[in-house]
Amino acid sequence: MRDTDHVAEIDRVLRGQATGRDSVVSRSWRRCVERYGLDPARPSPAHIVTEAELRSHREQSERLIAIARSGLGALFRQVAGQNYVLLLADAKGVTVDFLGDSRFQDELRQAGLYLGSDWSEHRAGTCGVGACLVTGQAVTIHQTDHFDLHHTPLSCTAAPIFDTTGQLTAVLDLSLLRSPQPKASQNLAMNLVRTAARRVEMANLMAMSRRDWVLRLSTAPDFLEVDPEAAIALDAGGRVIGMTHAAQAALGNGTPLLGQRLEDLAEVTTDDLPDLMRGRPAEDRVIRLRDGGALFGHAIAPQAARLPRGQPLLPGGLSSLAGSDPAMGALLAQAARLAPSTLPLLIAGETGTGKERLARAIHLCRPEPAPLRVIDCAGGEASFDAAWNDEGGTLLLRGVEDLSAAAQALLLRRLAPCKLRVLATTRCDLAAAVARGAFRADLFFRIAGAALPVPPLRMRQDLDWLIDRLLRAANADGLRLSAGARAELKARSWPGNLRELAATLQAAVLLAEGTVIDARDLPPPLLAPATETRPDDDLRAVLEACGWNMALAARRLGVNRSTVLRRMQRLGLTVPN
Ligand SMILES: Nc1ncnc2c1ncn2[C@@H]1O[C@H](COP(=O)(O)OP(=O)(O)OP(=O)(O)O)[C@@H](O)[C@H]1O
Repeated sequence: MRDTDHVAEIDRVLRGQATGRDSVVSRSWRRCVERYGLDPARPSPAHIVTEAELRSHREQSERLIAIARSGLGALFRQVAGQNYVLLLADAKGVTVDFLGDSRFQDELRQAGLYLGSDWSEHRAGTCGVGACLVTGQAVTIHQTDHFDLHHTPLSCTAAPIFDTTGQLTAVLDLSLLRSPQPKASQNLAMNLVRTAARRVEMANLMAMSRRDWVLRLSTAPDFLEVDPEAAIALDAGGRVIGMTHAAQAALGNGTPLLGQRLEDLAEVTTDDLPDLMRGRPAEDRVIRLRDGGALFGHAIAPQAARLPRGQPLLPGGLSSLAGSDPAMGALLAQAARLAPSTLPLLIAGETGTGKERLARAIHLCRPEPAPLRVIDCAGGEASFDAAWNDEGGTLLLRGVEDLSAAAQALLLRRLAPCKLRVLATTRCDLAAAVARGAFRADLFFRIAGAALPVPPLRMRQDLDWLIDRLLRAANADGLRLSAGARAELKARSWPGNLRELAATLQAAVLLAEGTVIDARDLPPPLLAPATETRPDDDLRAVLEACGWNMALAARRLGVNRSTVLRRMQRLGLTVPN
């Protein structure tokens, strides 16, 4: 196309004639003339800012440049040998980072494909960076799409980069000095810059959110962990405090995402995030959205780099193992301090108290992802693969008290030169088993660097919290518990602990006919409560320990509330004022 033809076409477009140009181009041409007063008949060369100005632009974008660098490098390698130039422009359109073939340095500098060139639309006319900044969308401005005749040899494909609050903060541009005629030749470049911009946003969100939960999202499970499509950062109350641009489209439903609560966007709360961590297969981590859609989720826990000694911030999955129960709070704070070490830990507690959950949460506190090997000792044997030793990671021994004498000896030999961090769970008093000679003392000391005793459910004061949490997990249809059903659940002694509570709620959800779970929908306790489990003289001590809360005391004693009341009357005990 001759120069006069180009100017004439712009003139025709401005007079409203269709010339076959993309609307994004014709709208930009109109802005150039009507808003910025540019004249297509008076081309001007690329504008390069002064050294001092460039320094100031680069200083302001320093963090972004550092974060974008590896993404830019990866993208540049993908297009190596094809003469592409890669530009990172700031929100004002000034090129603050650049990757190009140094053999063409002079030519690139002249064309403005260089550090310090100003590609804002009001300065350079229609161009990739400028149009992208104005529209907030990825664009290809190909050859004569450019407004200024100086730039018409170029082909520029640009994608926006948004910061974690949704502000357009930079543009990634892939340009060619010379390109094939069809604009479609740049479709691959378009995909590449879009992907690179998304990855830079993701890296930026991760860097900004080290102390927060991040929920990464994808429409398919396959690349969820390595290359998710979108992500949000959440504060402790479950509010969105940061996002990638794609998250706004995936979750926003037309309203701004920042400040919204996770549970208003999807059928999950922050309590459920540990279940969406790396430990479970990606295809099981489905998040149902309030708008009826579904996404696959990968939750990344806040990093536990520095735990303050006073008020511990529980890292990762540990934070979701208990509500406000003082004993669990102290246990989890201890677990948080021990988790980053390689000390072997013995987690003890009755069946179903959540020992394995705790072990898995401790494993997930590792600074780097590593394999978790689980040996179920229930059969008396420990099938230990020697290759695990080289790979490192965590070895979880479930129910270690069940190991036969031969298996204990074998395990001890295997663990001797072992790189694995050992976590063991036990349902019995393992120290007493050592004293009886039922468990080897040398193995005991190998696996019990520190002990973490998990309290039984009847001793916990966060039963309401657990009921709500387990009900949510069991309950896709949002059934509610009646006050009577809740009181009945709180009166039970739960010998099967969390496992029994979870199963009871699952059954109740299935048995309930309406939208409310009543006491009659609850299956009866699987084990009948013991009647006279403790001598009466324990009663005062138990009541005092429970702050004279009769329901709690009944649970701790494994009896009904009415039994406690009867015994109190018999002993003449009254609730102190
Ligand atoms: N904090 C929790 N929130 C929700 N569910 C939990 C929690 N802790 C445990 N559970 C559920 O309770 C059940 C028992 O948990 P887990 O297997 O960790 O217990 P355990 O003490 O290791 O049991 P056992 O000694 O009998 O093997 C599991 O179904 C688990 O999903």
